Order: sequence, then structure tokens, then C-alpha cells
Amino acid sequence: MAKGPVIVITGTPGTGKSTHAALLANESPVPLRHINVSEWVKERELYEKYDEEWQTYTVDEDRLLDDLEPLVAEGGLILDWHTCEAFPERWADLVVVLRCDHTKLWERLEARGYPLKKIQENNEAEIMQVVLEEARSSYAPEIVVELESENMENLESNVTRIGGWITTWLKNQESS
Ligand SMILES: Nc1ncnc2c1ncn2[C@@H]1O[C@H](COP(=O)(O)OP(=O)(O)O)[C@@H](O)[C@H]1O
Repeated sequence: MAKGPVIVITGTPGTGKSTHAALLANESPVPLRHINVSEWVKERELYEKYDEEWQTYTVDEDRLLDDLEPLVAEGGLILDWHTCEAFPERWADLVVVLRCDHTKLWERLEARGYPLKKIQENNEAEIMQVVLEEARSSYAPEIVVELESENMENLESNVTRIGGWITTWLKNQESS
């Protein structure tokens, strides 16, 4: 059986990456392992330090990439992270960038208990489409897809659409 693709799901924090990844892992036509990269970094202590001011970890990217490389080689992976430019271009078969209206995003981050400064920073990043630009400058345009993640209907249709893409990808792998 063909191994599964490597799908990067990225977007500003709160856009719905983990929600999409969990549903996709459940509904995918081929088994996919969901790696929440932020959690992975914490669990495996792949960071240099904890930044108190921003309440985030400064990731040790070299160690992170070494750690993920064997999993990527196996395939069948969802990499869920708020940034994507650190990953080697060859890793990704598909890069999904989730987008959300900034007032909705603000509410989601507030509900998460983020400090105001962090909400403002992320909100601004979403308005300026920082993650989308990052994805577009790091990967071939044909593998980058921008999807709206504002409501449950978006969530369901996005996951169905990515599932359809996986089915085609598998067929292409078999015939090549
Ligand atoms: N498409 C969506 N429609 C409605 N709520 C969503 C959607 N995507 C995410 N959410 C909600 O927004 C919050 C943040 O989602 P999450 O998946 O944790 O975001 P991320 O992983 O990008 O930080 C959660 O409460 C989740 O239920």
C-alpha cells in the first residue's frame, strides 16, 4: 500500500489547525498521524528557553527537524504548526493555510486566556496574512491552499476537500 502524504496545516494560532487536523486524521482515506508541533516541542523539550514575556517557547529548530525527519520519511503525517517556513520544502505534499476573520480570531484567543499583547500580535499577523505569505514564499504555489475556517460548515467542507485531495494523491502515487 502506498504511504500517505505529508500535509502541513498552518495558520495563525486560533484559526483551527488542531481542530482540522483531528477531524482529518479521523476521516482520511489513509491513516495519518497528527503531530501538534507546539505540543511535541514541549513534550520532547525541543526548545532553547521559555520566553516569560510572550509566554512561548523558543524552539530549537535544528533538533526539531532532526526529530521529525524519520516520521516524515515514513509519510502519512499531519504537521500542525503556526509557522511552516522552518520545514524543508521537500517535506510537504500539501500546505493548508487556515484563515479566519480577525474579530472571530480575537474572541477565540481571548477564550483561550491569551494575554492581551499576544492576542494583539496574532490578530495583526492574521490581518497582514503573515502565515500565508510565509507559506507562499516557502513552497511551490500549486501545493499551497488557503482555506477559510470561520464556522463548522467551513471545517467540514475543508476536511472533505483535503480528503478528496488525498484520494487523488494516492491514485497518482500508484500510477507513477
Ligand atoms: N472552523 C471553525 N468553526 C468554528 N470554530 C472553530 C473552527 N476552527 C476552530 N474553531 C474553534 O476555535 C478554537 C481554536 O481552534 P484550534 O483548532 O485549537 O486552533 P489552532 O490549532 O489553530 O490554534 C477552538 O475553540 C475551536 O473549537
